Amino acid sequence: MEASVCPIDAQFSGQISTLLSPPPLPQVQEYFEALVTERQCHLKVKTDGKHGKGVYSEVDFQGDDLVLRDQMLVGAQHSSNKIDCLVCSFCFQFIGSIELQIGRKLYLEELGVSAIDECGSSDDMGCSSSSEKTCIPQDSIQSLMNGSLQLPYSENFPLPSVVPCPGGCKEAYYCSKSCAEADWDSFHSLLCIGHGSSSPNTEALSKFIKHANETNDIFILAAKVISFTILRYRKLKAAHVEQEGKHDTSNACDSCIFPLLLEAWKPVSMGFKRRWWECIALPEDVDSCEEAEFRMQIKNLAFESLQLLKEAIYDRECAPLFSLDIYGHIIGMFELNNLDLVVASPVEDYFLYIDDLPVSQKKKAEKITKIFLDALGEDYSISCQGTAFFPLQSCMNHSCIPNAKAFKREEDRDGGATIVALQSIAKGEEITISYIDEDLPYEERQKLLADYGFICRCPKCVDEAS
Ligand SMILES: C[S@@+](CC[C@H](N)C(=O)[O-])C[C@H]1O[C@@H](n2cnc3c(N)ncnc32)[C@H](O)[C@@H]1O
Repeated sequence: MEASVCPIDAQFSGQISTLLSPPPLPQVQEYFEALVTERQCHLKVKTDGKHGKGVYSEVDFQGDDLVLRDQMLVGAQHSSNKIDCLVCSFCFQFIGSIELQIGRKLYLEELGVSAIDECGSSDDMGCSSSSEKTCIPQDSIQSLMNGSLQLPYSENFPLPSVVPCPGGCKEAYYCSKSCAEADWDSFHSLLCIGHGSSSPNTEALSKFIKHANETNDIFILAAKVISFTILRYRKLKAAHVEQEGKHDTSNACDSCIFPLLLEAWKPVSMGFKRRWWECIALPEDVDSCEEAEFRMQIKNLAFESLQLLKEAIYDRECAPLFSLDIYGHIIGMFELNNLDLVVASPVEDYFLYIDDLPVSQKKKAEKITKIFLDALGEDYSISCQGTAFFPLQSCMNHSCIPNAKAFKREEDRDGGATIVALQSIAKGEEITISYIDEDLPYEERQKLLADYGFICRCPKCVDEAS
């Protein structure tokens, strides 16, 4: 198979290599100092550790102390998870109501079943006889979704009302107007397929999204990074033109364009490491003698996706962002940092609450709720799941005897990352987390860590290796 050749890589090779060069250390230091101040945490990012960047404590922490609440730079819910829960497309908290969450999931599942089961094994209520789950009449599902059926005690689990996308795409929903605006300004205005989109070609955008959903939804994250950079560039340019006293914001001098693009790209430049097709772990079913072919296929897939994205949101002044080299580095950033986005489902809390009620109340409530719980089956409480890039958490190095861990507390109901201390951590000590299940045997740990491109030599590994 031929390797893809991207004309933009050749045309803008100088600018691309500047964008991909590690930022100067003082700039890195300044960026992370500003971030630490914004997050109001007592941490310091050092750039000279034995594993590159690392996060260090600036105070003494006790076990269970909150070390960091990190906000994501960019994140997305997995496409397949969108059936299971309706969350804010910006902060990822659950929205609507317990009834809407349950009704929507049953409705979408039913649609899926009907689509697969077109050849007629449905009963009178439109339910597939092959489904093992309890079927619910369509009108009950509709009543849940339109709010005319209120489940007992659901008022104890209020969720924010659903705010639709201002661009009218019916794909993105929010918990508030401020989240809708923030998403629009930072990412979505260019990636919206609604009538209000700023994308010059929403048809191409739909094709890009379809391709990502069918191949790898990591491309959606990469598109968000590119959109974020273009929109940041446009804001920086407008501010620059205004500062220069010009009135037409479309007129920045040519020599200003690239420095402004470099500035817009800065938050991303702090995170990327290697190209996706070079760092992706070889799947178990691919033989090592087929490795080169596999990596080339991955590169070609990325090129295919990039061409669709380019057709949809290309901006001449930001042309280097549409190079395959840049695209590969952006995707590699998610591959190597591999930070999960998880938000627990309030539907789980709701059913647990019903289960814990005094017997008589429970019996009464279950007369209404049981049918829905049975229909949802084992998947009744699937959390919101996705991938995100957290700028500070992604500077934390791994240890198999970590002193901190990612842990969502009761109050952490959005997509932010929470790191808590597992033990006392003295001022000046490095904060480490485990990227894997640290209780696995040595060989298995090393195998999983190889996906992150390193061999762990923490005291536990050194001890177990000898
Ligand atoms: C999430 S980043 C952590 C921050 C990273 N040190 C940096 O400079 O950006 C993960 C990468 O850090 C390095 N790393 C993290 N923990 C390590 C360890 N215990 N030993 C060696 N390298 C490690 C590996 O290169 C890994 O792919």
